[in-house]
Amino acid sequence: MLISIGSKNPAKIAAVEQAFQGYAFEIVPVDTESGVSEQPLTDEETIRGAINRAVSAFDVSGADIGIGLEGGVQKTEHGLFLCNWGALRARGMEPIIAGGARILLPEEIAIQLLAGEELGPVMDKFAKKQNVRKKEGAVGIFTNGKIDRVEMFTHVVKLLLGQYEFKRQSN
Ligand SMILES: O=P(O)(O)OP(=O)(O)OP(=O)(O)OC[C@H]1O[C@@H](n2cnc3c(O)ncnc32)[C@H](O)[C@@H]1O
Ligand SMILES: [Mg+2]
Repeated sequence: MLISIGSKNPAKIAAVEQAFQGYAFEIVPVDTESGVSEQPLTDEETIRGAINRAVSAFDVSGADIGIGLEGGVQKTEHGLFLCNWGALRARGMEPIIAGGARILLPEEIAIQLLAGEELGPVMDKFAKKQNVRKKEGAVGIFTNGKIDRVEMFTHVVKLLLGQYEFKRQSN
């Protein structure tokens, strides 16, 4: 099975590799436009980014499945939450969508994002690390390493793959 992912981010690629364990598959990471802002600021925008990536990856690669994974934030009355969304595009079905873990971002992070900063660089500065977004992610930093970005997105890809299998069985 050929699986394309609309990103070259190693954390996202690793999540697809983990979720598809048990399948005979090959992964094709492709650079795709998310079609949304670099820093999505709502669930809706983040979902749109995931769908656009899945569809573009599917279209440009001729793969059996296209996967899109997108991180963003969502304002709530409790504060600004990190949100994560995924989409799966396969022949003959509408894109499948699934949401990932959410955690409240510290106020000092939220203020910078709402001022137009991107979470990637903000996290590197906060954690005094390089490329947090390609490793443990904000979720890893703010959960003291209990869950990192790979594990979080692996859960999302499993939700997508499970829905895909269910739909295939139902047809
Ligand atoms: O290469 P791509 O696939 O674009 O991966 P990315 O790390 O840029 O991640 P997203 O585009 O999905 O996320 C949108 C923005 O939010 C940032 N972001 C999202 N989740 C993050 C996390 O857990 N840690 C650090 N930055 C994160 C990311 O750096 C982007 O600036
Ligand atoms: Mg990005």
